[in-house]
This record gives sequence, C-alpha cells and structure tokens, in this order.
Amino acid sequence: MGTWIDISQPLDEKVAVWPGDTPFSYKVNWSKEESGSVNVGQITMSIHTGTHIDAPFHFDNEGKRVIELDLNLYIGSARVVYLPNYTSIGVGEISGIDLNGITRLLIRTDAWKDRRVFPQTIPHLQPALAAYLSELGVRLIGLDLPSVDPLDSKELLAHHELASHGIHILEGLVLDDVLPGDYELIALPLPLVEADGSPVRAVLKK
Ligand SMILES: Nc1ccccc1C(=O)C[C@H](N)C(=O)O
Ligand SMILES: [Zn+2]
Ligand SMILES: [Zn+2]
Repeated sequence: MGTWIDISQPLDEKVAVWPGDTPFSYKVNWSKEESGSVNVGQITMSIHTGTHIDAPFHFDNEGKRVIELDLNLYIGSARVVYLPNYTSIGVGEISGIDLNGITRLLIRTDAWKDRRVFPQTIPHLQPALAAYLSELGVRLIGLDLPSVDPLDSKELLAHHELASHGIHILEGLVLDDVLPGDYELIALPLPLVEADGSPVRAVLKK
C-alpha cells in the first residue's frame, strides 16, 4: 500500500496513433559526440497520442487552452469503476454504481485490447451522461480509450456535453490491472500555453 502505480502508455514508435495523425518519434537530435557534452533529444507527436488530456480548445475554437485549466482537477481522489462489455456507456449503465461525492471518475472498460493497434470501434459515452455526472459533482472523467465519442464522430457530442457541464477529459489510460475502488490520482498536463491538450503521466495510489 502507498506506492504509486503507472497508468500511462509508454511513448515510443509503437504507440497507437489516431489514423492519419502525426506518428510519434523521439530522436537524439544533437549527439554527445556532436555537442561535445550531452545527448539532446527531440520528440514529435500528436497531442492526442497515448495518455493525454483534452483541453476544450480541441473541439471548440473559443474553448480553454491547456494553460488555462485548473490543475486541481488533475490531482486528488478518484474512483475507478469497471464497465466491460458495453457498446456505449450512459446513465443506465452507470446508475448501479455509487458515485456520491466523486470528483474524478475513471472508467475501466478493457475494450481496447491491443493498445499497440488503434481500435476499430470503442464503447462511447452517451452525451446525456454529462448532465448526470455533473449533478453528482464529477469534474474529471478518464477512460482506457482513445476518445469519449465514437471514433467516426464529427460532432463529438460527448466531448461538447462534458465540457459544457464542466467535466474535463482524460483519455488513453492503462487500467488493465486496476481494481474498482478509491485512489489518489495525479495526471498533470504540461504547461503548454496554446495547446488543445497535453500528454500526461498518470499515476494512481490506493
Ligand atoms: N487526433 C485526432 C485526429 C483527427 C481527428 C480526431 C482526432 C482526435 O484525437 C479526436 C479524439 N476524439 C480525441 O479527442 O482524442
Ligand atoms: Zn484527445
Ligand atoms: Zn477526446
């Protein structure tokens, strides 16, 4: 008890990338031999790769950028719930689970089986879940999936409904070995001033 566990996807060239989006790359751009002192690396990636948060600017031109988001959303108590085998998750699917007093909700679906391959289809969040969760006090929702909407959605109804109810989005978690229950979460975004999202190192402690 009391040790932090990593619930983040490793970032290397094998990480699954949204179809058509920028591949991940890391390279030593200035080697120790060249610089005379140090290896200096460079990363290139889409922000929506691996474990990351969405800022509202991702889906709303008037929405907040990463730097404007309240850090307190991404640190603190979180409840993990297990909802496997659904094609979508809405009030009906979640209403049997006690969420009273929960600020941060992490949903383990186990639906993204091989995380090295971008999924064909995922369970999505039903937009009406946003109002239900915000009524309970939820401010952050995290999933073990690359999106909260269907992968082919252009309207991104769940993204918009969550944002309009003050619920922030954390995607691409690794919850394979995480049992339902209460934890401490840290999943801090980088201080990216203009960005539409940020990779995070997400960790949990019982
Ligand atoms: N990277 C993309 C490239 C093209 C189109 C969508 C995406 C997304 O990332 C959308 C997804 N719903 C997301 O928020 O992570
Ligand atoms: Zn995203
Ligand atoms: Zn998203």
